[in-house]
Amino acid sequence: MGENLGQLVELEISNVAHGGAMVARHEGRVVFVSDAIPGETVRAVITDDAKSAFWRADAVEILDASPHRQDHVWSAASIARAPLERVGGAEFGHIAIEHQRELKRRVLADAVSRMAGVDSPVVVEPVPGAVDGTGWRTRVRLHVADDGTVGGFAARSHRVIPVTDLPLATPAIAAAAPLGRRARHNAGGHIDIVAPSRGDTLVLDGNQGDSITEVVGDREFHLAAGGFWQVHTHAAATLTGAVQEAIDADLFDPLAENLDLYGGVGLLAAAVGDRFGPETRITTVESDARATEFATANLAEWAAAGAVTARADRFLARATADGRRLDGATVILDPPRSGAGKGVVGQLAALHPTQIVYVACDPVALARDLALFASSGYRLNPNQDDTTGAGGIRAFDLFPNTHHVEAVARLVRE
Ligand SMILES: C[S@@+](CC[C@H](N)C(=O)[O-])C[C@H]1O[C@@H](n2cnc3c(N)ncnc32)[C@H](O)[C@@H]1O
Repeated sequence: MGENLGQLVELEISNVAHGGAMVARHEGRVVFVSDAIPGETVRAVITDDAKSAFWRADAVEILDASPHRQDHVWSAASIARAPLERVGGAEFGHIAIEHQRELKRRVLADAVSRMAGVDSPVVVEPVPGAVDGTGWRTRVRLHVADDGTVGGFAARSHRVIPVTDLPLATPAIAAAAPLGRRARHNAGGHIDIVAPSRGDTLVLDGNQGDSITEVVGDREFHLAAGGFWQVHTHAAATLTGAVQEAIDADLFDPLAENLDLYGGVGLLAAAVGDRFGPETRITTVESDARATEFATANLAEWAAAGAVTARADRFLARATADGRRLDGATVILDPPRSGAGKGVVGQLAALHPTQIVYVACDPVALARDLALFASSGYRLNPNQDDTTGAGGIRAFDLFPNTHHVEAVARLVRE
């Protein structure tokens, strides 16, 4: 393989794939094509032919354009540039925003149907913010090339592409970013820029920084500047509302051993506490010790709330070994992109919590885990009061102009 690299081919784009590329076929082989839209005919250059099952290509010319095509929101990522000069991180920026959401809906609906056998009438809901999906990123990681050039990585590469603007970022981040400069230190490293709800924008040179304050509604959360926080300006509030609404109040017992697995600094545990009151018993389980310290303080007003530093799988293994059960409990599950996986799903299901609210940032990992939960006695619990969550899954456009989508699924024990 390798002899096809650089070859130009004409492709008809048939569908969208998980991961942001579009699907075409060339001489019977699947080709994943970037910078295209389903329905288009494009000329594309083959960039990867290493696998016999599929190739990769970048569109270089649009021969028959989709009505949903728009000028890219970030010129540094535009098809007008040579493929190797396009910055990554805004792979849907050439698609009209409503159609971006339709493509994300298709990926999610297809994944849960194919992998979990669930035909959910899911929609991807917009969140507040600019209608063109710019100006939402409160966290940006820039990369530093060996010669000190600062920029973003090219798609599927660690090559640094210098950029002169950051349209997906908040104006505060865009103003603070050291664009167009050479970094004196940190060659080969990265620079994180963080714009908290309160206080100055911070430029972190590879450290976690001091504590910052994030505000959600009337509530303050304290955390390390470089620690995990939801990225979109409206993500924390959106997920707070979605988790509160997803919990079936008839099944909620404030005195049960409720858990917030992968709990970070306590955002979603506080959402549960705010809905069900000062008696609410809930424990966050989080692998990062510093985040757990913050969670303890952030949840201090609930006397029965606590925070534990542990990997979710080890926490559940210990609970199982101790002979504990979670009968009556509600569990919030908000794992990283890879999802909870077989181990955590199996261990959790064996402890018999009454209901689970699964917050997912990867549709395929969610679909895999829904199938695992189904085989362990948990089914989606449609919310009849809410048409958007009618199939038991809601989805939110928390990453506009990228292929990413956030979903919240309600599960109940059969
Ligand atoms: C998607 S974030 C969610 C955090 C929190 N729920 C929020 O919304 O702010 C996932 C969190 O899981 C933590 N984490 C990653 N792997 C873990 C594991 N194996 N066990 C427990 N926590 C883990 C990360 O440090 C991160 O804080």
